[in-house]
Amino acid sequence: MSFFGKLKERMFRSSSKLDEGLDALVSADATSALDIPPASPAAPVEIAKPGLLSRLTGRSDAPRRVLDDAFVEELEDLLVQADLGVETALKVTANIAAGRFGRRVSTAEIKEALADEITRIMEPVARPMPLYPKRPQVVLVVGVNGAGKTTTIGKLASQFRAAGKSVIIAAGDTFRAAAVEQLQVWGDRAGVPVMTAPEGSDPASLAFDALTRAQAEGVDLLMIDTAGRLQNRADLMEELAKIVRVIRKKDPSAPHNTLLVLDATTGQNAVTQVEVFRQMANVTGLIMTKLDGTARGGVLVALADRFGLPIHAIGVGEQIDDLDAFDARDFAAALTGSPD
Ligand SMILES: Nc1nc2c(ncn2[C@@H]2O[C@H](COP(=O)(O)OP(=O)(O)OP(=O)(O)O)[C@@H](O)[C@H]2O)c(=O)[nH]1
Repeated sequence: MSFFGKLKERMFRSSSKLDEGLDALVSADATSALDIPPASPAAPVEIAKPGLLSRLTGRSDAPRRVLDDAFVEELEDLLVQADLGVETALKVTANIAAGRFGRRVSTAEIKEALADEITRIMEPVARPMPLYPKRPQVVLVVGVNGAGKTTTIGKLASQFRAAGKSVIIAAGDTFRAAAVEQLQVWGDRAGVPVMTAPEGSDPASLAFDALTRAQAEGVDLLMIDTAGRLQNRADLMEELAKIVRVIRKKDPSAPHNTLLVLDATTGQNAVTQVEVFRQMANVTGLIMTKLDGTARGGVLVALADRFGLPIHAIGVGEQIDDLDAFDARDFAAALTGSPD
C-alpha cells in the first residue's frame, strides 16, 4: 500500500476531527447558500445550481458558504481543536481567507486551500535523517518515557540494516531493566547488537564503551537510547549532558544527530516537550510516533511552524516496518481529508 494510503487509513481509523469539522463548517450554512447575496459586488457570484444545469456547466452543486467573519472564526476554532495551536491556526486561516473573503466556498475548496497551507509549512521540515560519511555516526535518541523511543530505535535500526548499514544500539536507559530488555528484543528483530550495562549504572560510561566498540569495528551507526524521566529535569539534563561530554572525548563531533521522539497522542503537550528537550540537548530532528489511531496529528503543523526542526519520520504502528518517511503533501491531504 502507498504511504498515503497507509497513512490515511491508519491516521483516520479514529476519524479525523478536522475532515469532519470542515464538512460540518460549510454545510452548516448550506441551506441558505443559494439565497445569500455575495458580500462584495466585485466578488464572483458562485451560486450552486443543482441538477442538469450544474452538470452542463461543469459546476458542482456541493454546498457552499460565504467566507465571512463568522466562518473565519469557526475555522480558527476548528484548527485550534485539531491541535494546530492558536498562533498557527490564526496564520493559516488568515492566509486561506485572503483572496477568498466574501466569496462562497465549497468544502472541497477549503480543504484544498488548507492542505496547500499545511504543505507550505511542512515541506521545508520534511527531511530524512541525514547520513554522513563519518563512521561511526552517533545518533542520540531522547524523549519522555513511553513516547516510543525504544520502538523507533528498533524500526530505524532495521531500516538502516536493510539499507546495508551496520548498526550498534546502546541501551542507555540503565535505570529501567524492562526498557533494556525491550530494546534487546527490538535489536534481535532488527538483527543488530544491543550493548547493555548493569541496572543503575552510569549511562555515560555505557555510551563511551559503545562508541569505543563502534569505532573499533568500523560500524556505520551507533544509536544511543536515553532515559526520559522528565519528573526530575535537572538530573535528566545532567545525564544527557554527561553522555555528550563523555562521547566527545572519543569523537569531538559527536553526537551527529539528536533525535527527539514525540508521541502524537499527547497533542499540544508535544510543543512543551520540544521546548524542554531543546534546553537539555541540541535536538537536530523529530520523529512523531503513534500517528495511527489518533486524530491529533495536527500538532505536527504547530511544531513545524514554531520550531522548523526537521521531521525525519513518523510512526504509524507497532510493527518493525511501521516507520515511514514524512511526506508533507501526503500528510496534509490525510489530515484535511482532501484528495491525494
Ligand atoms: N500505535 C503505535 N504504537 C506505538 C508506536 N510507536 C511506539 N508505540 C507503542 O508505544 C509504547 C511505548 O513505546 P516504547 O518504544 O516502549 O517507548 P519508550 O519511549 O522507549 O518508553 P520507555 O521504554 O518507557 O522509556 C509501546 O507499546 C509501543 O508499541 C506507533 O507508531 N504507533
